[in-house]
Amino acid sequence: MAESAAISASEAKELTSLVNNLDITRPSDAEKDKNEAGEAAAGEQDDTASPADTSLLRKIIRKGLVESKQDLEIQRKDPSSPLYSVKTFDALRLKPELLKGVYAMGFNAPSKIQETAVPTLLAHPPQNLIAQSQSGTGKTAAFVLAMLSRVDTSENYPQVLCLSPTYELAIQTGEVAAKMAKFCPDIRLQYAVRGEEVARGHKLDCHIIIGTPGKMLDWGVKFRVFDLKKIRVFVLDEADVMIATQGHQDQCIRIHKHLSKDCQMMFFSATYEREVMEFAEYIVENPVIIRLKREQESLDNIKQYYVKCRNQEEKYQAIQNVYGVITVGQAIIFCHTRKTASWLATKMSKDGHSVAVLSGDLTVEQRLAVLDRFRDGKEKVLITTNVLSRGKC
Ligand SMILES: Nc1ncnc2c1ncn2[C@@H]1O[C@H](COP(=O)(O)OP(=O)(O)OP(=O)(O)O)[C@@H](O)[C@H]1O
Repeated sequence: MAESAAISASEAKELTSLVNNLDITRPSDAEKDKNEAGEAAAGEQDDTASPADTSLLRKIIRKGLVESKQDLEIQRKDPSSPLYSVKTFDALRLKPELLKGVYAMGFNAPSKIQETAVPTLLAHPPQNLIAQSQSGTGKTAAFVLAMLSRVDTSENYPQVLCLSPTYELAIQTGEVAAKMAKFCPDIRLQYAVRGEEVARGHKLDCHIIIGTPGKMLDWGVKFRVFDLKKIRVFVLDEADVMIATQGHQDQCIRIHKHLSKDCQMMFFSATYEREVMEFAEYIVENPVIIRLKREQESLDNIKQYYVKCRNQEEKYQAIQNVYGVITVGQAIIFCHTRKTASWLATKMSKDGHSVAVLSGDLTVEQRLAVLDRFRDGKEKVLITTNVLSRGKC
């Protein structure tokens, strides 16, 4: 590991692998089960983040694109309908201001999923799409580009609606849209999330609404501050997280019922379970389905070490040995419980390391602040429980 002041955008992908480097003890399954049972019996707190929190934290950590060597799997009902693919953003014939926004974000060429997803989303007549690929492969950028290019700024009413499972995820999407639309000042965006209020009887004059299902249902169906029948593009993002959040799926379906038949449907998910596909097929008629298989997340230039330890003290000794032998710029250390995380943080701080702890007892805002500080290099060691991962580490 090279010495570095901070984890840069291009190094973001290495974060996951760094974890493997310093995840020093990987006991056999039997030993692991025994340890876990022991810790649970001792009443320790096991951190499990909600799917929405996990998704948000992954977005924050992963500032760069996950490059994929996997082939796309494409399915469509009508094989005679044309399927487009592009290798450059120029080939999309975007409005010049929008293209300028894309390049200003540092996007030189479409990602693997964008090569097919974006031209499909921009096709005439509009084509419905279901796209599944892991976090960081460029889905958000793809649909935001499509949302922005479908807006007709000569009409002053909402034309594009994007549903996200939580406030934080909606804001993340809105921020991407605002950046990409930097040179399109006529496009107006409105959030439909907690804290945003519109007076009854008022009619929205923005072009794009990004929000959570409950608020969107209130605005579109209960208060009718915009006309769902005039929506031309409907985006359902993070469908797998949506399903996992109580009540959201029903709310999405209720909103969807009020849309016009010719509204273009865009459905995105990081995973591809049966429930997600059933939901997708209910919402999206006659879609093109694009899937990108999961990329192996370890890099060829990362070495992985395995140290067998009998107890916590030996694990600590192993960490000290790693620090003694190689120059560690920044490291993430995963612990099974909050108690171990806090114990380790105290020990390492006493040894002179600048340490931050990320665990489930922090609010989402606090966790984002911890991650931001770590990314800025203010702390060199991040000790975390499994709030960054759906599995145990
Ligand atoms: N064509 C591109 N070239 C370079 N960077 C890109 C490109 N498309 C997206 N990115 C960047 O890659 C990162 C991941 O992209 P994006 O958020 O669109 O992926 P995603 O699949 O929606 O993942 P997530 O669900 O975690 O948001 C972002 O930082 C984004 O700015």
